This record gives sequence, structure tokens and C-alpha cells, in this order.
Amino acid sequence: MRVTLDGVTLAYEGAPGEKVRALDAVSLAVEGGVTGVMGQTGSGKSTLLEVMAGVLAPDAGRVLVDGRDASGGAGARLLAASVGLVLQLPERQFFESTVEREVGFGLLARGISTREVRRRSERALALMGLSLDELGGRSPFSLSGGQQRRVAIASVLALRPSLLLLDEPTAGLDPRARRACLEAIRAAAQEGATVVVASHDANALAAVCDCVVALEDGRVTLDGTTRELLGNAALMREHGLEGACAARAASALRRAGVAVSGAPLTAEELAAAIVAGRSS
Ligand SMILES: Nc1ncnc2c1ncn2[C@@H]1O[C@H](COP(=O)(O)OP(=O)(O)OP(=O)(O)O)[C@@H](O)[C@H]1O
Repeated sequence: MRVTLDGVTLAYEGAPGEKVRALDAVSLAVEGGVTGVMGQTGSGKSTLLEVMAGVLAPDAGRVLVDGRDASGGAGARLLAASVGLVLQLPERQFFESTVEREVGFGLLARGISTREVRRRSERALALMGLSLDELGGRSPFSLSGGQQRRVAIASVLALRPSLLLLDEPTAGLDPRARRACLEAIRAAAQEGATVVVASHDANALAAVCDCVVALEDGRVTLDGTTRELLGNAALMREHGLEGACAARAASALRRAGVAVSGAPLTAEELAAAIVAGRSS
């Protein structure tokens, strides 16, 4: 699915008589793969995802899905049928009394058989390292923060949306759950979904994204491949952001006189770049 934002501007009501501009003439397009959205707190990342999901309507500009205007008619119906949004605060998206009902809700609403709903719910929870047998009967509100986030992601993954939007999916996850989450994001993109991930976690974005955009005060300030941006620690710093840990280590090593080629994004790539530098 291709989603295009064309000059999208959105302001919230602030203090009485004041407007808070969250997005300012944002133009960008995503189609397939995983796109990361970075930016400091308050830069507009969550607002961008909610506009893409059709939850918020822009004050100006247009959102197009596969070339159709998403503000009404066939475009809006296509978007509603295709989108899965994981909110920053998972408890904001829960409304069912048990985990089983929560994860199965969207599937049941689509008329899928109870047996198939259980199978898909089990699979989605397992992708996030959780067991339907163990947690199915619990209230989603009674879970730990990390479990809630994983249930929220599973309930969206179960729907296999062709547009998957995730707001801070790795926040508060332990290393194993974080890895499972990143693998699930990658798998969704490999199965054909267009995935957009908003996050402060540069290493998570470096691990899963094909390209990245950065927002500053509601404007797009950077738009490029993951390696061009997260692999360039100096550029990211100039924009008040952090590059991938491997890129920051590479630039520190270069300053210390160690030859490191390329723009490594992971520890493994950094190690290979150091070894290559030694043997050349
Ligand atoms: N419901 C709201 N009412 C008023 N202002 C809002 C509302 N939601 C967001 N804002 C403002 O809009 C701007 C963008 O907020 P947004 O939540 O999109 O940023 P963000 O980049 O996701 O931030 P964070 O990294 O903290 O999650 C901020 O100035 C924020 O204070």
C-alpha cells in the first residue's frame, strides 16, 4: 500500500484561543518496507502516525492511499480496512475484559470463525513471545507495562494489516521481547505490509528500517536511507538526534585514529569494518 502525505498541516487546540501546530506542511510517501520516524519529544511523530491512520484529519493538505484521497469515500474505506495502529500507550487501545477477547476482537468483527481467530491470536501472541494459554484469561489492564505493549502489538499483528503503524513499539521491552518485536516488524514488511515505526530508539530503527524521516517542530528535516541517516552520527547530532550506536562508535574510533570504513549500523557491521580497516 502506498501512503502519500501532501502538504499536511495539523494544529491542536492549546490554551484557550491558542493553537499548537504539530505538523507543518509535511510531504512524504511510504510504500512497502519499514520507514522509521525520528524526532525529539513533541516533534510530531505520534500525530503523523495518527494522520496516516485516518484517526486525525489534517487542517490542510491531503493524505492519499494508493492514489485515493483518504478523507472520504473509497479512499477512507480502503484505509480503514487496511490500517493497524499500535498506540504509544497500549492501555489507550484496550477495551476488552480479557487478553483473548482483546487480541481476537478485530478478527471476530471481520466475521472470521472462532477456531481461526484462536489460531491467529495464538500465533500473533507467540510472535511477541506470549502464550494465549497463559495470558488469555487475564485482563489486559492487569498486565505489566511490557506485557501490555506486546499484547497491543499482537492484537494489531493478528489482523495482518497492509499498513502497519507502530508508535514506540520497543519502549519498556526487555532485550528478548525487543528482539521478538523487531523480528515481527521485519516479518510483516517481508509479507508485503507497509510499516511505519515512530521511535526514539535509534538502534531499533537501525535494525529494522529501510529508510528514515526525521521531524523537527512538525517539519520533515531529514529523509533518506537508514544507512545515510542513522549511519551518520555527525549528521544526526547536528539535528539533535542520535545515530546508531555502531555509527557513533565508528566516529569515535576514527577520531582516535582507527580506520573504519563505511557507515556501520550494527555491532557486527562495526566489527567487520574494523577488521577490514586493519587488513587494508
Ligand atoms: N491532544 C493534544 N492537544 C494539544 N496538543 C497536543 C495534543 N497532542 C499532541 N499535542 C502537541 O502537538 C505536538 C506534537 O505532539 P506529538 O505527540 O505528535 O509529538 P511526538 O513527537 O510523538 O512526541 P513524543 O516523542 O513525546 O511522543 C506537541 O507540541 C504536543 O504538545
